[in-house]
Amino acid sequence: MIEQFWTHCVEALKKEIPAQQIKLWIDPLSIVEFDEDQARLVMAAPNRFKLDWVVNNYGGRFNQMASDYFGCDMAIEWQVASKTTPASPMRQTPQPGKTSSESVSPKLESIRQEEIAASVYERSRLNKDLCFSNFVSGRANQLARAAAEQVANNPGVSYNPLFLYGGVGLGKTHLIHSIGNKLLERNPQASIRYIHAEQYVSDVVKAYQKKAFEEFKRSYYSLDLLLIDDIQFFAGKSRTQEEFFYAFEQLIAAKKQIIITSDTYPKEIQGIEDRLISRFNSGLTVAIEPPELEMRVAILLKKAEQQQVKFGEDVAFFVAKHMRSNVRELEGALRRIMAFASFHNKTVTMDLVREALRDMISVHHGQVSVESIQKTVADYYKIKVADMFSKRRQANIVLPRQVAMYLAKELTDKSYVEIGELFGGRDHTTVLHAVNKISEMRNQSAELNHALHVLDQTLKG
Ligand SMILES: Nc1ncnc2c1ncn2[C@@H]1O[C@H](COP(=O)(O)OP(=O)(O)OP(=O)(O)O)[C@@H](O)[C@H]1O
Repeated sequence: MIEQFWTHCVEALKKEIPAQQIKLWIDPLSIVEFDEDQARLVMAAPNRFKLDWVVNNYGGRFNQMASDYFGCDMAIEWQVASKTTPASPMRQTPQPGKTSSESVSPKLESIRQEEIAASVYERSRLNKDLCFSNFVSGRANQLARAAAEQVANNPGVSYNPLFLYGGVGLGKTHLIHSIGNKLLERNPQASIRYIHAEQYVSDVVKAYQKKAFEEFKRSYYSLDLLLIDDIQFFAGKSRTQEEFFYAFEQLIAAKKQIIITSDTYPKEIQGIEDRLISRFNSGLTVAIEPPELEMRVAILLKKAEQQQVKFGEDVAFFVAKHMRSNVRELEGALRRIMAFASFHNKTVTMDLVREALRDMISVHHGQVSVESIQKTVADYYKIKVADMFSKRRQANIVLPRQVAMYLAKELTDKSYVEIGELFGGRDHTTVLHAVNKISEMRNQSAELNHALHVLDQTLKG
């Protein structure tokens, strides 16, 4: 009966919603419990996001379909649970005369398996929503992604450790969760842990206070994959670094995979022991750069599609042109546009976007940020953005860095001291020297003058 009811619902909804939405929202649903006597039905969606969406948009419709079908008012309860087959409920209320083990034991087994899988997930601290399938690739991250996929397929074999670095909000955390999720999908028994470096520091402190280092060590030494995010937070924490050093040695020797992220490349991280830095460098080190325009557009379109928002390419280009620094900023702009559209009950048009992002755009327009100067100049000279903060002194890096400092002084109202800070904590005299040097060179070199002109135009949009 419940199978027919489910088929009836899907058929009815197919007449009301496009096939793509059926696939996205309705197919993943399942009926986990059906109690005809109590007129009660328990339905499940695979995650909280889908559950909220379905309940908000189709909760009433399901109530109506159930009441019509069963000829009485049915109470539908919703919960988050992974899908079995929609047509066969995981739990059916036992009929009188049957023992519960007779009617449900294979189902119970499957529930138990799912509970085990859920607890493995919980222990791994992975976020299921951060996976390769929703990670947009482009020139800025394609090497990092390729390395990440390689490691997810052959952990402990190819690049160990894998060290990913790049500025804020560029997708490092997303990528390493994707590796963990992929590995867990291929091997549900794998012992995986994602940890932010700050949390690791605080776990070391706790282990120290409770004199529980043995347990702490055991919990790390037994991992198959350790994902440690934002390692720059280890700076100056010598006890943490010592513990991590032992864990690192142990895991690498046992061919277990380690993946590390940081805001800069190993040699540039301040306050970390040399023996750790050299180990960070012993596998593969890859940068994630800020996304270029086309990639920012692709990211916006993908995120809009995920949220079921109609978003034209012209609008996406407009937003991407104004939000240059990182993906988190793009997501913020998209959230704002969606909130604005839903609040005013309007569709997303160019005018609406201009209105929604008015403050953000005027800030970006009126005054270019130092971050976007660094990115634009690095792109122009084809060097890494990280070199804007590095101490490297090769001529092909020094000139672009000085150009960026010069433009920062020209196009923002930041002081020499502030600009020095934003270029990897340099002294204000270094900035002053760069500004003077570039203004002099500009008068003599037509090529440099042209470059500055192009950069100026690009930055002012
Ligand atoms: N290429 C991408 N495709 C889709 N989403 C992305 C991409 N890059 C980043 N994001 C999204 O942007 C947001 C910020 O990314 P993430 O947290 O991974 O950045 P991060 O580099 O770890 O930054 P931080 O150094 O601040 O921790 C996340 O919501 C992430 O899902």
